[in-house]
Amino acid sequence: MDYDLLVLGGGAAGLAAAQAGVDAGASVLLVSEGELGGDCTFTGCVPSKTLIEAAAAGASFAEAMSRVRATVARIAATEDESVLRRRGINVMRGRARIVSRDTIDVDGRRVRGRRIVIATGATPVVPPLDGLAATPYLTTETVFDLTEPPESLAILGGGAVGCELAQAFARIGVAVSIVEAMDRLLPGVEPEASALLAEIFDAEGVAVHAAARAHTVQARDGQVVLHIDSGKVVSAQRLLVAVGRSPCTGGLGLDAVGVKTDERGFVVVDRHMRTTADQISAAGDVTGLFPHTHAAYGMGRVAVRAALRRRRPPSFDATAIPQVVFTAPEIASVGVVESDVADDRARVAFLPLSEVDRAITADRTTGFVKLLAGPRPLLRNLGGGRVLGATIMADRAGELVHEPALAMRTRMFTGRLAQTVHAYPTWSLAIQQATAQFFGAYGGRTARPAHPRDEI
Ligand SMILES: Cc1cc2nc3c(=O)[nH]c(=O)nc-3n(C[C@H](O)[C@H](O)[C@H](O)COP(=O)(O)OP(=O)(O)OC[C@H]3O[C@@H](n4cnc5c(N)ncnc54)[C@H](O)[C@@H]3O)c2cc1C
Ligand SMILES: NC(=O)c1ccc[n+]([C@@H]2O[C@H](COP(=O)([O-])OP(=O)(O)OC[C@H]3O[C@@H](n4cnc5c(N)ncnc54)[C@H](O)[C@@H]3O)[C@@H](O)[C@H]2O)c1
Repeated sequence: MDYDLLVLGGGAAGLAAAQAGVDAGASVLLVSEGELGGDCTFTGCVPSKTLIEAAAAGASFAEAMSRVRATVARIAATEDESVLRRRGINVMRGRARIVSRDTIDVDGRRVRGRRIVIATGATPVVPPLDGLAATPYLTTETVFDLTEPPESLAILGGGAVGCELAQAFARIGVAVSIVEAMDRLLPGVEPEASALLAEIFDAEGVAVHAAARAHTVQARDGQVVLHIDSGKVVSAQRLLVAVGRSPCTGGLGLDAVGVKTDERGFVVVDRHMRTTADQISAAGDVTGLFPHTHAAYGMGRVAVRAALRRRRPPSFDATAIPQVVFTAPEIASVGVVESDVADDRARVAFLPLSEVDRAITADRTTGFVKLLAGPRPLLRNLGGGRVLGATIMADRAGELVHEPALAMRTRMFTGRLAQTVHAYPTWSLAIQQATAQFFGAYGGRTARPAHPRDEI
């Protein structure tokens, strides 16, 4: 054998897997076709968050894009080939194909390894729109390469990419419209957050077309024209397609070695990140499990530790992993949303930021804290039980969400959060104020029964 571990893909999942292998004393080869750092560093989190911060600070398009390039380069330098080699990770650049359960082919070179981790990520979905193949369009793989700001930008898809980039581009002076097939922006988050975000977008001049499924697109007179089911037409100088991601499994040779994929093409794994083929695991976006960088890191580590350890292998559990949409205000969530609560004894505490002193002092009162808690039979359900989920919409929601995430991770009762004295006047005090609602009226508000799925 050439190596103990072969890792295919140098994004967040692959980097974490390779490091976990070295930490466990294994000899590791990381094979990557794209740049080390993957989507997050080059076309995802890093450029998008830099653009968002620059736009919020009032930068021009040119300044914002120059900051994007500098930041990507700075972060890429922390995980380049020389850094990885110093950490004991061998790196081979090229496109990998799995030949058998212990052999891969990298552009004609054969390499053998005892275990393989597939971490090849995902790319933007190309939707089946009539005329799209003949129309120039941007995706997240090209939008950060723009050298001139478009006068106007139509964004297909009002998910995380669509909403974050819509606001950032609008703030640097681009006329933005979003076309979203579902009846609201960010269909996966609590509806209260979608509704507030739509109001904010309206005030900031972003045109939102919800319940609008585009079926045809045309390039006409220097404009891209989207035709929507309702008969409506949306046109703009440029089009950004942001309707989700599909897994990178083409040409990997999965069928031949017995690695199953699901109906959308994502690699099927068990909770130890093992695929249906012995000795082959998978991690990150290619599994479709929780398409975020921090989860990709977690999956990469679990995949390797479980593969190398026979007794009590670790599992990947996404229950208490938070996610954040970096709009202003941010929308952060962990656990379930109200419509997915299964227990009809669950209750909901809701606190608008207009009742949170720090938000009032900052004059940033658009937003809320929503906490879902299970029952607490020992207190005859008069107190709150364990935290089932939380959604926070606030300037710093991405920081606030970790308190409920920790509560979920440690199976803490809401009473602990309510009893923990929070400093005045912090944004986090909103968490304590909201949990107090599970124990009686607080500030005139009391937790109400949740509406489980069937009742909505
Ligand atoms: C615009 C945008 C913003 C985002 N913002 C956030 C955010 O704020 N926070 C967050 O948590 N997540 C964010 N995400 C999601 C995050 O970027 C991804 O979840 C994460 O990067 C996935 O990592 P990965 O390792 O699974 O895949 P990738 O990073 O895609 O890495 C896969 C690597 O495998 C390589 N590869 C593919 N096929 C082969 C092959 N056959 N042989 C060898 N190599 C191969 C690819 O070239 C690539 O380098 C964002 C995504 C986008 C698009
Ligand atoms: N802050 C973050 O963590 C962050 C930021 C950006 C992206 N991401 C990740 O990147 C991935 C891609 O994001 P995304 O926004 O492209 O996908 P998404 O799945 O989040 O949203 C896609 C949206 O497009 C809509 N849509 C699909 N087909 C359509 C059509 N034909 N017409 C109109 N609307 C249509 C969907 O209803 C959905 O709301 C996601 O997995 C996301 O988690 C994460």
